[in-house]
Amino acid sequence: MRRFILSPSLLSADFGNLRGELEALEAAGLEWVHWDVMDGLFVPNITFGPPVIKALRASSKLFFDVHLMIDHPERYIREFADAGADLLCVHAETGVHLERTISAIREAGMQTGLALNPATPLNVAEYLLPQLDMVLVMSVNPGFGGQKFIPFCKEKIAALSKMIRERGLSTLIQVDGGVTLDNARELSDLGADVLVSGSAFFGHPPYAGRYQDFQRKMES
Ligand SMILES: O=C(CO)[C@H](O)[C@H](O)COP(=O)(O)O
Ligand SMILES: [Co+2]
Repeated sequence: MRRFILSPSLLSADFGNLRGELEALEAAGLEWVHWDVMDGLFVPNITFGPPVIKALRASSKLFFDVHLMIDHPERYIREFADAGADLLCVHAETGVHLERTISAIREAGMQTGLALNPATPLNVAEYLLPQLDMVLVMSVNPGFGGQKFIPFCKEKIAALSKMIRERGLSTLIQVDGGVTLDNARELSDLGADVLVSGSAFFGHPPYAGRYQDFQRKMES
């Protein structure tokens, strides 16, 4: 079985009970949780920011995988580090000085991630790959949960996987958007290491059972 991490997206969780949701994920055996931070500018939606993440950090041992969908993310690196983010992922489309931003994330003590919108070519990530712990391949246009997987992203995952292997790197590939039980195994076979799932996870309690459903797909 390939290495497989499931990172449930809180975008589809109960915002009125985030502490309870984090506890339930941990009790169900999950190790990662995906925070979708949206600013109403880079994407049309608005969610939560560093104060909410900070308020919940002390009560959770989960790996906080933070997906920033905000303009000029370099302004907030220190705040997210202080809030307790373990990995900070910025969008390639939000900055012209990406190397500086990625270096600043590393210097702030967090793991580094670069997210690419579906139409953004892979070569944007090429020279940064040695500095990246993870590349996030968006498989929907960011902003909302519950959208359909965009089929051409499969080709992109396979090409990124080849690029990482050819360079002898261990950069993780995360796939985010429209991930379901039906496509999880195929995405893993194409090279995805971390699958984000919002609507296909939170809509189907109990979480331990849903996590097992994903794990079984990887074993079959
Ligand atoms: O980044 C995101 C949206 O911008 C979310 O992580 C993603 O859409 C997860 O939701 P779903 O699994 O329902 O597609
Ligand atoms: Co996301």
